[in-house]
This record gives sequence, structure tokens and C-alpha cells, in this order.
Amino acid sequence: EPVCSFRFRLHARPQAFPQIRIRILLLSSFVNTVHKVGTYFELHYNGTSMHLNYVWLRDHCRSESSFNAKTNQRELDSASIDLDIRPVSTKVEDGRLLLKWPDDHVTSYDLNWLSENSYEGNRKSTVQPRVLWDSDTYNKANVPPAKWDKIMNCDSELKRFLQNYLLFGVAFVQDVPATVEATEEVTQRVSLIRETTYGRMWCFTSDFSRGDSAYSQLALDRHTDTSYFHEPCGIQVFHCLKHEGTGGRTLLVDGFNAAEKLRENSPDNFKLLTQIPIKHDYVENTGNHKNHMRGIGPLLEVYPWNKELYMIRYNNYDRSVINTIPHNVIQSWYIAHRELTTELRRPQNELWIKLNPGTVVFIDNWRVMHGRESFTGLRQLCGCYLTRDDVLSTARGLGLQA
Ligand SMILES: C[N+](C)(C)CCCC[C@H](N)C(=O)O
Ligand SMILES: O=C(O)CCC(=O)C(=O)O
Ligand SMILES: [Fe+2]
Repeated sequence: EPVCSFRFRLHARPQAFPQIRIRILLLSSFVNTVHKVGTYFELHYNGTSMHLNYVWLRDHCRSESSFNAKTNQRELDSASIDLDIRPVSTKVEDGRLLLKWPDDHVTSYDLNWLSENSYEGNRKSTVQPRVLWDSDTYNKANVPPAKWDKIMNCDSELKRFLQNYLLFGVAFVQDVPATVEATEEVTQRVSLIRETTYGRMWCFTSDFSRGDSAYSQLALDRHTDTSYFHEPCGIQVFHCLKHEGTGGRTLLVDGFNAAEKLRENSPDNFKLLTQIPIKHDYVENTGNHKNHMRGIGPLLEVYPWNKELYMIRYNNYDRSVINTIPHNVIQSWYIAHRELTTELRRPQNELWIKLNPGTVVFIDNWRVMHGRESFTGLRQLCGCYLTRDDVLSTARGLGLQA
């Protein structure tokens, strides 16, 4: 039996609130305190102390005239709410909070809904569960790869795959036919493909067909892709269709593991990297391709309300001119960047794998960095980018927290 109590503000004569007084008597064992407070109502429920703003309480009303339950969209015009609105009466009954407003409209909230959706209730559960890894912990976790046959036909296999993806930021599918078509099919189980200047599905070799170092045989240090987009691509998919030669292993590094170490060891440097906006550019001017993309944002993005890290944008190749900060800040930024880089380059953080035909890897491009060893011979890599929103939507649809 969850414990519930509430506080409210008396805005008028106390006798204007007969219901509340009655409730207080009836629920006397549940009521902790009754306080005079300004713009909110304080409710204790299920171990959570919620501070519920009155405008918010009117705005989130789930009555038919306020909210369309079929489309899950608000009907109420929020701008029509008096910003000084107060309920004329308030009570808790049968697990619900009932509020009567000056125009006689009644709002009824399920207390469980409130505790899940209030700021205080939400704060406990929003942080995405993740397993931060280095190569040792990743290998020890022994994450089973999904299988082509199963993932294509079976939602529980897709769910397991996505659960691993959400936890580790990387996940594999094996036994995929070594074709662009099969690679496309398996990605479409997961999400929508994000078409970019490189195409929808791309298949590339070291032929310098584009003005970018990916189209060479050179080694590439760890990085995230499309840092020059306003919203970098959510997922990178790789499938090595062919390699006749040496080298060419893929490097994976958990960027969040490194960034969290930085937060722990040097909170000020971490903070700086979350605050200083940095430009990344993709400038291509070849016969067939003319592009100039630009993205501006901090290397580390954290949610302002709980400081949870949700994106790392790290690409030393594509990072462009720093001209958003004065010289004295620049020195501190380079120090912070160096510390993050040192962490990212620790050998124990490096997971090296040789991608072979049949194995498709999905990489969270907001978290896990990729790179590659230099190589010889013909190496053909196909893949695509996926939209992050749609990946998370698929995951939520399967009942996962995302
Ligand atoms: C994956 N694919 C070969 C198509 C594109 C590579 C883009 C490379 C770019 N420097 C970046 O890091 O975003
Ligand atoms: O060739 C590779 O393994 C990866 C190259 C790369 O970084 C990319 O295509 O984004
Ligand atoms: Fe890349």
C-alpha cells in the first residue's frame, strides 16, 4: 500500500477547501505535512516527493477535452491557461489526485502516472542503463551475436539484439549473406536508413572516389562519423563484403567509458568539453561531388537536467577552425581535449576485430568510436547510417527502455 500525502497552498479562506480538510481527516495517517507554498502542490507518493506546478497540472490534464488518447496528442491550448491558475479544490481518492479548476473543469490523475511522469519520479529512471566497457570487460561479457535467420523472423531475437546494442553501443549479426541487399534487409529490421551525401546504402573501396580519407588504404584513428552534421548519424552499419590482402582490422572504443573517466578525474575539464562549441566541416570539391556540411556543438553533450552524457562528437580529421572561444579558453580546451584523447587511446580501451563477410556490425555513432588499421589489397566495405530516433522507437516498441 503506497504511502500518499499532500501539501497545498491556501490561496483563499480555508473554508473554501472543505474537501481537503475532509481528506486530511480521512487520510490523516498518510499526511505528513501541510505547507503554504507558492505555485505548486507537494505530493508524497510511493517514496517520491513531487512538486507539481499548477499550470503543469492543468496543462497535462488527461480529460477528453484536454488530451486525445487515440493520437496521444494534446488538445488543450496551453496558452489559454491562466498562469496564476489554482485549483478551487483538491483531493486524493482511490489512487487518484482530483483537482477542480475555477471553471469547474475536473482533472483526475492516476498517482502512478504522476510519480512516473513528474520531474522527481522521472529523474530516478531516465538514465539509460549502459555497460561501459574496455576490451577486457567487453570480451568477458561474452555477448552472443544475433543470427541472420533468427533476427529476420523473430522479434525476441531482435529484442535481444537491441538490448545488447543499448547496453554496449555495439552489436553484431552473423551469417548474413555477403551482399548489399542482405545488409540492407537486416538494417531495416532495426530502423530507417538515413540517406546522406554518400548515398543510402554505400559500398566503398580504397579508390579515392570521394574526397575523404575513408576511401584510401590509410589507417584511421578512432572517431565518430558525420560530426559535421547538425545531428550526427545515430548508427553506423558496416559489412565487409571482401578483403583480399593484409591489415584492415576495425578498432572500436567506448567513448562514454573514456568520457566518464574524465568526468571522474577532472570534472572541470569534462565540463569544459560539454560547454565549448566546436565546428566540424566536411568540404568536398571534386569533379562529381560538391559538399560543404557544418555542425557546431560541444564534444560532449549532456542533458542539462541530469548531466547524463548522451553524445560524443569526436573526429580530429573533420574538426575545423576553432573560432568560437577567446585565446585564454582555447588553451584550457586543448588541455581538456588532450586528457580525453589520452583516455581514448589507452590500449586497454581498444577493441580490435577483423570484420569478415557475413558479420554485420551496428555501432552507436553517438557513443562508440571506430577506426581502422591500414591495409593492402582489395577491401570492400558496405553499410549505411541509421536514424537514431527510429532505432530507439523500435526498441521501445519491443518494451525496452530507450
Ligand atoms: C562511411 N562512409 C565511407 C560512407 C563515409 C565516410 C565519411 C567519412 C567522414 N570523414 C566522417 O568521418 O564522417
Ligand atoms: O574502412 C573502415 O573500416 C572504416 C572507415 C571509416 O571510418 C568510415 O567509413 O566511416
Ligand atoms: Fe568513419
